Amino acid sequence: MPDGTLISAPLACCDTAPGLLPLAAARERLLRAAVPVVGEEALPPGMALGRVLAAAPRAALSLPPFDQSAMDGYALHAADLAPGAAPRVARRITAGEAAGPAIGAGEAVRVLTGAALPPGAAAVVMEEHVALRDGRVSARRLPRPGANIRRRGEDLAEGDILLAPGMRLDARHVALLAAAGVGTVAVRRQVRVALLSNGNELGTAIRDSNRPMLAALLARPEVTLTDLGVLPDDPEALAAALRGAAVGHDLILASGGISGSDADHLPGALRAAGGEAAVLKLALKPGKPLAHGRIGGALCLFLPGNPLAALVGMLTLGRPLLARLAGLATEMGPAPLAAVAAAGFSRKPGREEFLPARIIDQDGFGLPLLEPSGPFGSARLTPLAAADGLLWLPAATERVAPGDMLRFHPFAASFGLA
Ligand SMILES: Nc1nc2c(c(=O)[nH]1)N[C@H]1C(S)=C(S)[C@@H](COP(=O)(O)OP(=O)(O)OC[C@H]3O[C@@H](n4cnc5c(N)ncnc54)[C@H](O)[C@@H]3O)O[C@H]1N2
Ligand code: MOO
Repeated sequence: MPDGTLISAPLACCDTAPGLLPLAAARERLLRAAVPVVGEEALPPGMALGRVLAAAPRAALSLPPFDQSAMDGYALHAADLAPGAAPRVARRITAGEAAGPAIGAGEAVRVLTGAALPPGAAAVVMEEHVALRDGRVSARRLPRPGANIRRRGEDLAEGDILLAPGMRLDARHVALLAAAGVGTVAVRRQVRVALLSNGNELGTAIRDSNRPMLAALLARPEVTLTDLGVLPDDPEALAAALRGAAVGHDLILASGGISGSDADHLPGALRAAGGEAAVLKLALKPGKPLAHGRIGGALCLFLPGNPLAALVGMLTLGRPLLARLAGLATEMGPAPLAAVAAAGFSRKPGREEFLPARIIDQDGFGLPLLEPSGPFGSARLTPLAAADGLLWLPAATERVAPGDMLRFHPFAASFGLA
């Protein structure tokens, strides 16, 4: 039996069909029930790629760690930064060597990029700008004091906070941590997700496509996945599986078996297993039915069975929920792009919509020109595979005219797909 009673908040927007919950309200509701997982691991930066920082790492070294040359050239004393000076080349320092004694007036030191500068080095003149005669250097172009010197600590000082908790580590952060001499970083433990598909039909001529799709979306560094396989439309088997998954998981993710027919048992099984379940009807196309709840320490998100609806539910609700559980500072993905409708079409208003669309060209401003990538149908996968992203339409839209501005979520940028 569907349980709409938990939709208690009045619907804020007149654009939405009566009785349906706007997507933003559903997201808020899911996030309200979620807190970041507790527990951390200490990992070397190179092993922590994609993980979420649990604490702010501090620099173990200043950067640069000592005054160093930014160029291949000659370090000069302040007294030799004058026309006519021709200091004698006293020695040579390469990157990694000790700086040695101070430079005196009348002395130049041959330095390579990254070399430690001896005390008394007032500037480095690039090798292209000098003439070398009898072991003496004369600058054709005199450097200004401080030229071509990277000062100790100019980028950051030892003890500085490098990155904020809640950030996901990418290649840039790994470089910064490595340079700053950070041995290990504290990252949140992975979110433990159990994944299942529900439906007696799955595995016959109807293949389970949602589970591989969702598993692919969950193949991320901050997630560890348990695949529970396909479960039949059997309330007892479902309840037993949910009870088992309640231990050792933070999220149980499922698709199918929620919309309320006499063959849809998942929310009922969750209650029978001792959990709580709410069945929602969203003002979202595709993806009207959705169920959520909890059992033990695990939150539950049950997506609709139709493949496109499962994908849209995962991208718009599952991803923000996972971001919250993983401890990311923000649940929002990258901002969508502005795009332009290449063709017009009509639609039934009342539900906001995500429509697979492809970029067919660019307009005069370089904005993508979009068209739906095939006939719409929440069970159709071919328009989805041919799309570059999802075009979004507000609930109130009845007609899209050629040239209309649209909001577009490219798969790669907005959802990390592809
Ligand atoms: N009388 C009504 N019928 C339906 C409604 C409704 O409001 N009233 N809503 C429709 C919408 S919209 C959707 S979406 C589906 C959602 O239903 P369920 O989540 O209960 O999903 P099922 O009935 O189990 O399956 C629907 C459809 O999807 C196929 N499916 C299911 N799981 C998978 C999978 N893992 N891989 C591939 N395909 C899957 C399944 O075979 C069905 O064809 O309900 C509509 N009906
Ligand atoms: O809205 Mo149903 O979720 O597939 O089309």
